[in-house]
Amino acid sequence: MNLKKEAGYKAAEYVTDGDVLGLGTGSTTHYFIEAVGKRIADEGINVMGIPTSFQSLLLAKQWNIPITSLEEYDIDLAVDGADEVDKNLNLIKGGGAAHTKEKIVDYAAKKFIVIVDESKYVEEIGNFPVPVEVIPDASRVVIQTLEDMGAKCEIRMGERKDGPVITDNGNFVIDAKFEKIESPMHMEIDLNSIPGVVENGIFTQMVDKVIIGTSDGIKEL
Ligand SMILES: O=C(CO)[C@H](O)[C@H](O)COP(=O)(O)O
Repeated sequence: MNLKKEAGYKAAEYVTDGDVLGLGTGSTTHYFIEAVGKRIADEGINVMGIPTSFQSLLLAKQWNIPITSLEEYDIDLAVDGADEVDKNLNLIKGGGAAHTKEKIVDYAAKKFIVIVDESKYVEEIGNFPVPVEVIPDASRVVIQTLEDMGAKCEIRMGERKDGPVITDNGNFVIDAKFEKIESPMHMEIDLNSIPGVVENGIFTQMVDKVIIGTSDGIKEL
């Protein structure tokens, strides 16, 4: 059973005719976009998408989902993946380096649904390093500050590119592993107050629903 696909297709059932959709990024959201594309083709629903990355833009085009922007429309429903979700619905996102645009779009949405497979559901977030998007010139001093806060840091490197990963916004990503995140809400605020940080991958107080694909079927929180 493909648990990411189960979660993505379930989320597409919450899409209604006329919705403006926030389109998240990653391999789980891939299935949501595919399922929305199929509903457009099969049922003729009329929706538009606001992508959170170049990847989701290309995918939406592939599935004939009309593209718009936050300049033009408010978002009815955003659907996005996550690297970790905890029982209080705190998230870590940014495994695909798209968390800045994701946070803008997901936060702006009237309703935000997170889709994950069961491997992402944890007691408390923090095992996955927190992705911190940073202006390249600030990376050394931001790393110093993060290390003073107790994190072990690495600038994320490209897999098929020499040197750092460059985000869709032209920045670097620092992966910051803390021993423990006592208060996700305060950590989210503290990280964003470091000069040079564009956005971090902790998402708190935003989620309306989590759809989890499990080997026993879909669970919703
Ligand atoms: O935050 C993200 C991209 O920046 C993704 O939503 C997150 O990494 C989950 O990805 P996947 O669905 O491929 O496991």
